Amino acid sequence: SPPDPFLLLQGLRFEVIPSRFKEKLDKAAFATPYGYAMETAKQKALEVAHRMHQKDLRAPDVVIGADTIVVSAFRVSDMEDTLGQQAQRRAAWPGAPLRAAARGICDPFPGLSVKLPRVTARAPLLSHRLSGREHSVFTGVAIVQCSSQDKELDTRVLQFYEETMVKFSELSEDLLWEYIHSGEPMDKAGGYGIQALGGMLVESVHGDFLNVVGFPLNHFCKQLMQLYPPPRPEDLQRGKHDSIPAVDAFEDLSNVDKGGPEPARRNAGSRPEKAEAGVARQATAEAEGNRTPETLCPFPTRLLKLINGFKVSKALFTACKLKVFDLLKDEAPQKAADIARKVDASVCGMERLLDACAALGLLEKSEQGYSNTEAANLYLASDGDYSLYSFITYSSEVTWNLFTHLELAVREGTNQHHRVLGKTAGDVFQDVPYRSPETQLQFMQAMHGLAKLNARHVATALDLSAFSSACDVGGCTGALAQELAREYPHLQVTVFDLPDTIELAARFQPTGPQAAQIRFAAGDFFRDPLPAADLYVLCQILHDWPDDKAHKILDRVAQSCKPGAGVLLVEMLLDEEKRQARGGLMQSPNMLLQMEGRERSPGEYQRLLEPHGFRQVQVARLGGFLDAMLATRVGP
Ligand SMILES: C[S@@+](CC[C@H](N)C(=O)[O-])C[C@H]1O[C@@H](n2cnc3c(N)ncnc32)[C@H](O)[C@@H]1O
Repeated sequence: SPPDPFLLLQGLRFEVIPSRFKEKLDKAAFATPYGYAMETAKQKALEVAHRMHQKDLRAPDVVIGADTIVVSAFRVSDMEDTLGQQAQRRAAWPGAPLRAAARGICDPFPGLSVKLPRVTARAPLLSHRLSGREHSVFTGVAIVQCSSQDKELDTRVLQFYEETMVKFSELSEDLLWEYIHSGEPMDKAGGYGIQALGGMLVESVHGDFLNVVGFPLNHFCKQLMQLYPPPRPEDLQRGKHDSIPAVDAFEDLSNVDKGGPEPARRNAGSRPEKAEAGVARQATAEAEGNRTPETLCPFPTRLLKLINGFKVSKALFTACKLKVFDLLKDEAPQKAADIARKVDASVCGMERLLDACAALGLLEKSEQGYSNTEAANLYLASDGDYSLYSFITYSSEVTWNLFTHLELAVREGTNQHHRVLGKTAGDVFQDVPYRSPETQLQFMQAMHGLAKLNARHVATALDLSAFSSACDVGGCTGALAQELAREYPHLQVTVFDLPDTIELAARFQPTGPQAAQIRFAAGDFFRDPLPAADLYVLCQILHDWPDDKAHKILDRVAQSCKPGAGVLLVEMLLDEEKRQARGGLMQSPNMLLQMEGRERSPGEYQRLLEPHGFRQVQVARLGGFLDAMLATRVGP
């Protein structure tokens, strides 16, 4: 089982140093509130790191910065307002898109984050806005790892954020005034303190409670464990650490040290994975004939879900292929018989498929029939800006087939493209079957859908405003280039890819004002010089290749770079120990089956980058499909 975060915490000694960084970043410059919070957290931490380094002439080990921001939120399904009102919201958080993908546009509570007089002045507005509604609490965290070379401070930054949704009860004006007069809202992000009196205003919390208090401890521990594998319990110093504040909630944990009950037992029922570890132990006991009435094993819900996972994927793929979600998009509910007739399917078969989709939360089922959920309208119908339809088709037709050969891939240690697409020449991207316009277009459409979902997060995760030109190496349809151009209007972006990809990319050309900032260039990144730029973007490129070929690509990039130039890696980052069940670990067998490469951790990418002179690495965990790492070319 994964290491207990609290064991890690027991080995952690820290000092609290208030940052002198002035929190005056322009909110309008950030597309998302968490982008703002992560940047503020990073600047706070860097200020402390540099000050400590100057003062002590030695780098601190790690500096942690955090910044919490509260924004109101509404779900897309709540959006009954006009475009005009959306535009007003956009003005409140200028970087926000007019219609965001999963949750609506953010609307910061102006004035709520700092001083009481402003809160007081806005009390009626506050009650109107909070009462009975949900808002989001975002904490951006930056972990700055420091080292010193030739008296120069070198830093590597890892950023992430946590979001918690909080819903307030219907609040009366009287209650609200009483709360304000208690003085508690003063200096609190959001104007309330959930851990004290403010807790009485809160009806529900969805997500990490400690994030609302001000620090997402659980997420932090997970990130920290990726950087530093936790000490073994037997190596830990027993006894109290002065630097760890005495917090009642932690007292229980001392049981671990004092030989109390094992974590799995202690948490039985609350942590399913540990309960199932219990299942395994009990199964062994059964096999040994030790079974007693008390050892009846809990139902292995999670295991059964895993066993049936492929049925879930295939039900979704089939409903997409039959265009069920297209048929129901923005329509009134329809009966199974009508849907079956329209897509030329049997009624009894369609009924089962629709019920399965409703059970999976993809459709709503009512007396009137079946209708799309908001997510189905957005992502599963084949049109629409954020449609995943092509990715689903590719997954169903290519990836699905490849996964039927997983056993062979594991035995042979090679990809299985030849078994699905026919003879291959070693480089998947140069192979004739892949290069057939149909397969290639299908692949590009799948990449385009995914890239569009990720691109905005990538473009805003790290500050790229210092760069004036970028080259998206293996940039495919230019989806990320479009978002970079939109986010940085002075940036000129070249999309560089193989000639026939560039030819097909014409079908995805941007039409908006960004079009003038983007150009396409054909070439081979193993052979040809790369277009000149001061930022090189490698989005899902290095993961396609083994280390020797990744070095060849980075060598090409380095040859084109002057000192100060940047390389932005966008990949699904694994944790250093390869233990966390993020999508990345599922992507690992996928890469084995499909490509020559593999997913890597930030440390592994850093080791690839360093020999090419790329240092000062910043890591941004984006919480979605992909993460980002920015490194700077140093030296000649
Ligand atoms: C996994 S896709 C990533 C596409 C895009 N960066 C994204 O994230 O959506 C890999 C891309 O690298 C391109 N590629 C592969 N080999 C290449 C080569 N030798 N030279 C240039 N581009 C290449 C492919 O055509 C494809 O567009």
